[in-house]
Amino acid sequence: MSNATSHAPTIECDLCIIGGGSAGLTAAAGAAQLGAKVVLIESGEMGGDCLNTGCVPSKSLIAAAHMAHGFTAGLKMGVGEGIAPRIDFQAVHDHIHGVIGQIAPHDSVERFESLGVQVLKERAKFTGPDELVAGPHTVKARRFVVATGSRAVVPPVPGLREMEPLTNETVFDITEQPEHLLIVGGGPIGLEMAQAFMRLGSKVTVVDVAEILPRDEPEAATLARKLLQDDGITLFENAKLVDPKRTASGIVASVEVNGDKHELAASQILVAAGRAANVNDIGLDAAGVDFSPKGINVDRRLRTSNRKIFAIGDVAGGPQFTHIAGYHAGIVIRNALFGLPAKVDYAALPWVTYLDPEIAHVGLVESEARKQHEDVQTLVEHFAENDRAQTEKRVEGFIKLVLTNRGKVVGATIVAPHAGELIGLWGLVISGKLSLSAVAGMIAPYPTMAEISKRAAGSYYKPKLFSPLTQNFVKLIQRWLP
Ligand SMILES: Cc1cc2nc3c(=O)[nH]c(=O)nc-3n(C[C@H](O)[C@H](O)[C@H](O)COP(=O)(O)OP(=O)(O)OC[C@H]3O[C@@H](n4cnc5c(N)ncnc54)[C@H](O)[C@@H]3O)c2cc1C
Ligand SMILES: NC(=O)c1ccc[n+]([C@@H]2O[C@H](COP(=O)([O-])OP(=O)(O)OC[C@H]3O[C@@H](n4cnc5c(N)ncnc54)[C@H](O)[C@@H]3O)[C@@H](O)[C@H]2O)c1
Repeated sequence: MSNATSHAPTIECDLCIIGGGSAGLTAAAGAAQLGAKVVLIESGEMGGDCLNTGCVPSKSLIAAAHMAHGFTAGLKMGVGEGIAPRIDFQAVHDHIHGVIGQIAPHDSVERFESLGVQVLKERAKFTGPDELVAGPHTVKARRFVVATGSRAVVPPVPGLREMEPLTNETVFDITEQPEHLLIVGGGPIGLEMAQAFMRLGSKVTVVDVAEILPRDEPEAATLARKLLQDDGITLFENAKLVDPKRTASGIVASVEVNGDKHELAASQILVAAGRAANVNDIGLDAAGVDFSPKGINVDRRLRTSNRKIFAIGDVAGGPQFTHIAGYHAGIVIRNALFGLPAKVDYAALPWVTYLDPEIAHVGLVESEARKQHEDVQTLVEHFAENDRAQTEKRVEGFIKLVLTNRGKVVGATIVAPHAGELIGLWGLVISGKLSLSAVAGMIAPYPTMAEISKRAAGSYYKPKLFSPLTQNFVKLIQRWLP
């Protein structure tokens, strides 16, 4: 990367994208293949958080943890008595980085250049409303897209920052198993890491200032809490981390809960307490783009206060997921290349927390639905009634559907192994405005966990279908039928 001030010829293009993470890469690939002249500027690793320090390494770690857990999970079925997994943490590390290496070519400079994108490995900064500098280059574009992402926040706990805690940027680089990992934050990152490290043999303590998983249905959070604690994770909620220190023998800290003080001794500390948008030092003021620490202010077309500049992905201050980054890219392409007024619609937004069992959700949770609709109804079915769940000994989860008083589905939660794969059906029901009868009437293969969706949909019609009125009607028809 060069620090030289601008001397190279000015580059002119249709679309200039800052940031080569999930959002920027999807926008660049789409725009270039549609024939636009695209410049993509990335100062770090191509692929951004998702590939290098987010989804891919975390799910690879979780996959290793799942294998380790299989040794004890099998005992319930008479498999594995006396066998314990031996964890080679250096090999787990190598597995994680091997997966990143497998996927990396898809996000590489070479691939994007082959699609016709001009990639600048520089740090970009706006110098005006339609111009930026990137190393020695000046770039002028018809439209810009800011896709600079987010980074881990270190909360303002005195002494915490000075300890240089692990974050998502460093935790996947460790090659030795932490003996006792203290995790600050019980959101998706904190809990996914808590369960994975615990299953790989570390002792784990999680401290959260509030309750875990606040965006999910409370029933899902309650179940997750119980299962994590049953697994052996120590969970402090509505708790305050006080006076963390690094000593010769490791980390010491106190946790205050309900006026009680608990002393902790851990070997490593990981911060997973939320994200800050990357809005500083990119010249947003010079570009006339309004922003706050939460992110760049955008309208539903993802336009900023400078109509030639869009913001997408984590930096746009909304939901922070890789699939949203990709969705945003599609909206911006329609706006910036075709001049279409495409707008974001989060009515069928899914998210999954990759615990075991997974917590998958789409649309509104019940409490949100009650704010937006009158007479909300819910349908709940438990996997204890599902034959496949019984054979797998995985009966702990459930499905919960949230409906309007007219039976329109506005939200769904599934807690089960692979619930992330099961929730897609309900995303389609919400986005396609399908009726419950479409799901109730489908033929679901037996025995599958997916049958629970048909059962939940069918339960909506049960009271009417099996009512005395229908029974009398059937009796009447039977008299007349030949
Ligand atoms: C541990 C973890 C696990 C996660 N798991 C999941 C998951 O399972 N599923 C899911 O959907 N989401 C998950 N996420 C969230 C997901 O990773 C993000 O929502 C997604 O990566 C955001 O993509 P982005 O392109 O907006 O930002 P980023 O991926 O952060 O990309 C931004 C890029 O911009 C570059 N950049 C910044 N400033 C400049 C500049 N001035 N000039 C040039 N380049 C610049 C950065 O170097 C970076 O590469 C996870 C996140 C973490 C941290
Ligand atoms: N499976 C997935 O899709 C997935 C996985 C990981 C991350 N992500 C994305 O990354 C984003 C960030 O995840 P995250 O878990 O870091 O953030 P988060 O905001 O979801 O959760 C942070 C947690 O930290 C707690 N917290 C804040 N300050 C604290 C303090 N001082 N002490 C103790 N606890 C504190 C909060 O109460 C909250 O529960 C998520 O919102 C999500 O969009 C997605």
